[in-house]
Amino acid sequence: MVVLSVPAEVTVILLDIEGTTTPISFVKDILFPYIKENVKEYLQTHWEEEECQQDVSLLRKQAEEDAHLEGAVPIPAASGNGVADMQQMIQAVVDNVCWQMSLDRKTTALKQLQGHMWRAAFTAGRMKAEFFADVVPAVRKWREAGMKVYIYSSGSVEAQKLLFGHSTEGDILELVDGHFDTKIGHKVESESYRKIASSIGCSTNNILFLTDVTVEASAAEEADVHVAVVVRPGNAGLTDDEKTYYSLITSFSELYLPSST
Ligand SMILES: CSCCC(=O)C(=O)COP(=O)(O)O
Ligand SMILES: [Mg+2]
Repeated sequence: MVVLSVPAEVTVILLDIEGTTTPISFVKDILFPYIKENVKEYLQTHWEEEECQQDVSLLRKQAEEDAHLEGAVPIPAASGNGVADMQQMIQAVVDNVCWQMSLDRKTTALKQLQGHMWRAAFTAGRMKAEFFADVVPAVRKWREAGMKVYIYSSGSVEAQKLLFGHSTEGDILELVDGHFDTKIGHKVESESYRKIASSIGCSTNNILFLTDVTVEASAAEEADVHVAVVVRPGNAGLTDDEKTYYSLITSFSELYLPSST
């Protein structure tokens, strides 16, 4: 088995979700279709609620920023024209969400709404999050060895907690010391990793970030974070240069902690 030695200065392991802890197929074939199939009904049911209105406001603000993009879908403000007005706005939000999802956008606005929509499915037991078999045993071992384990995903913190709280492995939320999402910054920006280190209270070089996406690995590395690229079934392929440049693992069990036995 290939073994990757974790540098002695590392005290925090920061994990991506999609393509790292969890198969991309679970996100693409289960989580995302749930949103597309249910968004209209969800908006119609929850429209009057404060949380839903906040989600719509955030999406509208994002739509204004996206106005220059090809195919962007604007979300009109209420004009006070009753039910017809509401149905028109709901349709615009549905079209905007579907447009953003067709591009796999990682905007905070989209991720916030998605998290709220998944809540009902997870808490009712209609959905259970999938984790690769090596994830839970490895995380337990790291924590026993004194490592802190944090999550950094584009999925909202609320959605992350739903996944860890309702997984095929049971409720594994207690295995995580904390969560970060795009509210701290985007995963392709190195400043996000500096902010994460500062929020945890450590130096960037105390962190090892595991991700399947090399642009994220590159941004983290620029901030002096240690990185390893995770190669999982269904992940996007890597170029020969990427395969040579990055430390690669295919399972969390390939990480060797000098402090553990
Ligand atoms: C709570 S993760 C749900 C999946 C998701 O919405 C997503 O964007 C995953 O992105 P990641 O940064 O984990 O690759
Ligand atoms: Mg990922």
